[in-house]
Amino acid sequence: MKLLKDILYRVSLEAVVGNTAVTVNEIHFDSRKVSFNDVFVAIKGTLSDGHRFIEKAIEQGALAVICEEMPKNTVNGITYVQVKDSQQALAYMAANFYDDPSKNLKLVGVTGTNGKTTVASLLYQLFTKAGFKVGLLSTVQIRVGEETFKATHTTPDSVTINSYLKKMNEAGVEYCFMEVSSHGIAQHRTTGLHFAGGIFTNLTHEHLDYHNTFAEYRDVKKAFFDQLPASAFALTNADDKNGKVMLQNTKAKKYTYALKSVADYKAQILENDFGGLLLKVNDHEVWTKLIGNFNAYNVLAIFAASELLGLQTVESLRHISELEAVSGRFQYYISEGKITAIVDYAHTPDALQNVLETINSIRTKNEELITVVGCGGDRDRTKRPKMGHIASALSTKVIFTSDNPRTEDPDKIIEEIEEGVEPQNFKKIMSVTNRRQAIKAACQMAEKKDIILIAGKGHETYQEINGERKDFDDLKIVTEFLKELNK
Ligand SMILES: CC(=O)N[C@H]1[C@@H](OP(=O)(O)OP(=O)(O)OC[C@H]2O[C@@H](n3ccc(=O)[nH]c3=O)[C@H](O)[C@@H]2O)O[C@H](CO)[C@@H](O)[C@@H]1O[C@H](C)C(=O)N[C@@H](C)C(=O)N[C@H](CCC(=O)O)C(=O)O
Ligand SMILES: Nc1ncnc2c1ncn2[C@@H]1O[C@H](COP(=O)(O)OP(=O)(O)OP(=O)(O)O)[C@@H](O)[C@H]1O
Ligand SMILES: N[C@H](CCC[C@H](N)C(=O)O)C(=O)O
Ligand SMILES: [Mg+2]
Repeated sequence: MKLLKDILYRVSLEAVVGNTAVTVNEIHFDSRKVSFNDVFVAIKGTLSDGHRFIEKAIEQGALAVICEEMPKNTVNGITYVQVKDSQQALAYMAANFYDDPSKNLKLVGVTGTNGKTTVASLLYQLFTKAGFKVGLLSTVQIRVGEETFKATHTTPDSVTINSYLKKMNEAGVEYCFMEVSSHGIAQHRTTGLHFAGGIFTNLTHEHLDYHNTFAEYRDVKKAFFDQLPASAFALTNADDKNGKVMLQNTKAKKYTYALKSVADYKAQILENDFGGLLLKVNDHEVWTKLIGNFNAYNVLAIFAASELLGLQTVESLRHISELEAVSGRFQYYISEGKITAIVDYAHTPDALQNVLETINSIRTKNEELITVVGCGGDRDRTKRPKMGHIASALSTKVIFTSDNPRTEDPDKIIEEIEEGVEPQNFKKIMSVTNRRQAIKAACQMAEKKDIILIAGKGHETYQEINGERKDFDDLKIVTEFLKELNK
């Protein structure tokens, strides 16, 4: 419980009606969750407008309302605070409500199109191995030390973030690594947090449904670095065309990492196969179980970040060689009959291309590469033909199927994917709408030493069709079929 006026610290107020010296219980931005003595923050969203639910929130017991537009009729005894931006206000209020928890630990944000979960999770593992109590906010899971919580978003809303950071404070967590998504930045979910560092992975095609243009998407990511304080570090991938742009206006101390360009942290790939990667990192050789060229970037980023956070080089390298792959990122199962099934969260054109190129660089010519892939519904449609093109050009056989269709017609999504397939690749493709059946078909086609890639859903343990989530686990399903078929 806190005084409303204390929670409003750092929020720029446009108008106030009523008393701000009232004690509030909790902060909510969803009227359905409001109860007695809470404060309701009305947000203009993408689907509806929270201002429509102000009366409802008051009926449920809200004693204060934060809004961008004052309602025509105000209720006596209720406090109304008008602000310019409700999402921004919510973020500051959440931080104040939980006693500014990001100040009490070293918070590092990871942003970019691909690699956020991998980098954040590996840093969590690395710092845990180094003996620290660590927190993690990621797509796959939330962690407070050893305790695990379910994640609903890549970057949760600001109230959720601050509530977990508070838990981390209480548990004595010293470092927290979090993914910072473009939706998160655009919706002020990370506003008001005190970052000790920011890491940029890469920028390619994704979420252009939400951000309209690539430039807008890039600028949203850049805003994260623009807001870092001078005390923080800003670490960027110098091989990415937008790597330097990201740090153009940051006040933070700038550092670069790269495989190809001149950089503060350099790596070279010495060996790359299904066993892992042998890297030369700033003149030290290090072996890692992680597979694929793109993971060389991830490993280099975590090495650089660990140095910038004060770990000793030798210690970091020792721990790096013990790190385990992140769930759903190039996870694989080799059957009795020597068929390799790989499950990977590649759900963007760039990620799919990287994974397929990695497999092709390791695969020998007479082994088939059978790819099972789809695209999510209610998400960026323009990536569909691109992924269709990439999958069919870089695999020997492709089964297009459903990802999470959400509210869309799965067959229409598949048609849009197929539009990207070039005529010379038509003979490689087929479509099986039901994902389970598609995986089964791939298992039936595969023979000894062939490789099956199941892309797009990685760690997800559900499939969402028409708003309903049913249990679904790519790795479990492919493993079961291969066993059942005695392959
Ligand atoms: C498109 C999008 O990002 N939407 C997020 C947004 O909701 P919204 O703006 O659409 O909300 P809305 O439904 O329009 O409602 C507006 C307001 O009215 C309120 N409301 C609504 C109904 C009601 O009865 N009463 C009420 O008060 C809502 O609580 C909300 O505050 O704000 C919500 C609270 O933070 C998020 O949960 C929600 O995420 C949705 C579920 C989602 O699917 N988001 C995905 C796209 C996302 O955020 N993904 C990124 C990862 C992207 C990546 O791959 O990098 C992530 O960080 O997870
Ligand atoms: N550094 C990288 N560069 C390019 N592709 C990568 C990189 N790291 C991982 N990938 C690919 O992208 C997929 C997603 O990786 P990861 O989950 O780490 O990314 P993410 O940024 O967290 O994604 P999301 O936005 O969905 O949370 C992986 O399964 C892999 O195929
Ligand atoms: N964070 C991404 C994940 C996409 C994963 C894919 N399986 C899908 O459902 O589209 C998103 O919400 O767009
Ligand atoms: Mg992620």
